[in-house]
Amino acid sequence: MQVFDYEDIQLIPSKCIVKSRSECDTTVEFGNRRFKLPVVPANMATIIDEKLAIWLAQNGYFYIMHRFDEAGRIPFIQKMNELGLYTSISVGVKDKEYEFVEEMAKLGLKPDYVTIDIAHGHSDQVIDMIHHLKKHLPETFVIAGNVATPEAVRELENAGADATKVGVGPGKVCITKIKTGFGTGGWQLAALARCAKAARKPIIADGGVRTHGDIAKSIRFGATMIMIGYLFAGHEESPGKTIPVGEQLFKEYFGSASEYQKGAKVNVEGKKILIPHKGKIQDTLKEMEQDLQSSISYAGGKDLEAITKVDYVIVKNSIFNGDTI
Ligand SMILES: NC(=O)C1=CN([C@@H]2O[C@H](COP(=O)(O)OP(=O)(O)OC[C@H]3O[C@@H](n4cnc5c(N)ncnc54)[C@H](OP(=O)(O)O)[C@@H]3O)[C@@H](O)[C@H]2O)C=CC1
Ligand SMILES: Nc1nc2c(ncn2[C@@H]2O[C@H](COP(=O)(O)O)[C@@H](O)[C@H]2O)c(=O)[nH]1
Repeated sequence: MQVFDYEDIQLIPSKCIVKSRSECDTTVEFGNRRFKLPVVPANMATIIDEKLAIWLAQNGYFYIMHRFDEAGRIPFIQKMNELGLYTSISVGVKDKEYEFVEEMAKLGLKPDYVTIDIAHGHSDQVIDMIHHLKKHLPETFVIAGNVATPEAVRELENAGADATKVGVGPGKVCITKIKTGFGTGGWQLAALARCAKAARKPIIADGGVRTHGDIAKSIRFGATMIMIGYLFAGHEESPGKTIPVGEQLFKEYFGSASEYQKGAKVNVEGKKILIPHKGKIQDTLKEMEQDLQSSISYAGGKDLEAITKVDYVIVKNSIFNGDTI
């Protein structure tokens, strides 16, 4: 099998057909909505909270609320409904999550998007939850993950998932690849390409994006949407705690399977890092949009579709994708 990761690939430019990058359209349709960018901040406690979710929804971006404030999820949906905004939440697969889905249905709450968020998503536990969601909330767009193989994508799609999320172990605060020896760490982009060949529905590429150029590369290899933690961590609006170190301000970014999220040292597969304070998230989103417009122009087109067809070369291979342990 030919393997490669983000830093091993360069996309090859095609003749430009626009006079200005501002002509290039970065919007994407996902579910029955159109969003400004094909990116979504990771559904993690140090990346997204209610305030940021409201801002993202109000400003035309996709968001997925994390699942770690269990009791806060129903009030969150109610608040978004009151504000006339779309709703996008996460669930796990444990028994009480089945009751939670039934409770939403009983209350007449119909989230627009529900993401099943577990580490090893190729499992009957996820398939059962897809069935449960489709039975009780038939209009909801169900995203299921995370998976690493074409077989898993097919199986979750066949179970009723409307999109699958690909990426096991490539994340910045992930230690799955080190602790278990498994995953797509070091070859996330190639894993995405394999999965995309098998997929009949949209794929979210999840984890391992380190630069804005990696967004274009994800689209080239089959992603409709790209989930990103690292590049969105450390902003003024990021929920991670602010920590002063000497003169400089940092913000916490920790894994959902870290002891900091779990409150216990059990099955730990995530770590915590400190990220230098980055300023406002809207500035990063603007820069991402401009960089992606530029990617589209290099692809020789006017929209994201153009990127899906460009040629590429493999320039080298590096298992850690620039990360240290
Ligand atoms: N994308 C990625 O690479 C990874 C992401 N994460 C994130 O960490 C969070 C916690 O994930 P997770 O532990 O799955 O969630 P949960 O703690 O909610 O576990 C979900 C269920 O799956 C079981 N489970 C977890 N891992 C495995 C496994 N390797 N094999 C078999 N069963 C398993 C758990 O049981 P039990 O705990 O008893 O085994 C539990 O029943 C999520 O937000 C997830 O996205 C974590 C690791 C990798
Ligand atoms: N193995 C682990 N993966 C995790 C954990 N918490 C989150 N994640 C995954 O990482 C991505 C974000 O990756 P990034 O490279 O953009 O920072 C996130 O969406 C999850 O899929 C964890 O504790 N362990």
